[in-house]
Amino acid sequence: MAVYTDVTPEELEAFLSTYELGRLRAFKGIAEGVENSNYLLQTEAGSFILTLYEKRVNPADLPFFIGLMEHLATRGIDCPQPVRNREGVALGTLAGRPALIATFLIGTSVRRPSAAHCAALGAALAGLHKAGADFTTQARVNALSVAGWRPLFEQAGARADTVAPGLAALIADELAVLEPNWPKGLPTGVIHADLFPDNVFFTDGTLSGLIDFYFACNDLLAYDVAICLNAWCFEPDGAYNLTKGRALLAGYQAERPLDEAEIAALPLLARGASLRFLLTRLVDWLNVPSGALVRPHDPLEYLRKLRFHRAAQSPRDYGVG
Ligand SMILES: Nc1ncnc2c1ncn2[C@@H]1O[C@H](COP(=O)(O)OP(=O)(O)O)[C@@H](O)[C@H]1O
Ligand SMILES: N[C@@H](CCOP(=O)(O)O)C(=O)O
Repeated sequence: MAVYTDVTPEELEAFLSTYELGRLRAFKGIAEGVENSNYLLQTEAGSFILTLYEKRVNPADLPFFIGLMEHLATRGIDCPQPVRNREGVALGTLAGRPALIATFLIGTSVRRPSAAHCAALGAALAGLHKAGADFTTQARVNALSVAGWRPLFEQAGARADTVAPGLAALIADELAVLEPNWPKGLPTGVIHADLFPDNVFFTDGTLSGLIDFYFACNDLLAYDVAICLNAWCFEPDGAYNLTKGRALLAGYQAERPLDEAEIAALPLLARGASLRFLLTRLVDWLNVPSGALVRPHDPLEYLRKLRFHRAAQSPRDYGVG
């Protein structure tokens, strides 16, 4: 359960009294997620999600996330909408943390995505990229792109080999390859940057909503595709599922064709994406805050994916080109 910050009913009732949401009926910490503290609220006005922003979220970025979710909704993307209080302000402070109430999205995430789910995800990702194209009032640099990886390694490197022998050397080798070769000049725009299966809702088999925009930023669009290939197209035994990869990429390209340079860069982007999640998971694995209710994600899942990418020869190994 990701609850780092406890909220008392009294604190929550006082916070809610500044909104037009009626009285609090019930609330509980949410069992999924690792980044922020999330609570499901039931008020007289319905169900809502309360998020208290934790460690990785820079409060200065919150207006970007809020503005983006509002913008995407105007472009037809089904995503949580920030709820504003009586003074028209979305962002507040609760239990000492920046806090936001957002609308509750109906639907369930899939644990074992099928090729059809991957195709739908690919189309939704392209739709998100197109909808974000005219979100130009604010911008956010990706703090977890290639320039952010070495600082993560410096936090975790000394203890990396306690998680897997040889891991520190392997990460150092990867940085030595990826830092000087990271693609430049590819199409950029707003990316989600964490569109894992747990952040995508389906209703009756149809993709019905996207959540968790708190890594969203301006970066290479194809890097978002690479993140999704990692998150959606590997099997639990570590094998890349080419059928799912093809489906995801075809779904994406039906909405937004990748250009030649993006396709050529895909193997390197996928390799970088796997290193990014290996590193954040490693840091989290080694630094679980005492008293937090959270189950950290397994960094070694991304070590296995990284090994696949190191051996991949061409975009065809991913299902395109
Ligand atoms: N707007 C929402 N509607 C419905 N459920 C939500 C919503 N936001 C979050 N959740 C639930 O809370 C869980 C954790 O949210 P998430 O944003 O992924 O957390 P984190 O910020 O820790 O990554 C999700 O997996 C989902 O079950
Ligand atoms: N998706 C990331 C971490 C964030 O996960 P979330 O469940 O809180 O959305 C990972 O898997 O490492």
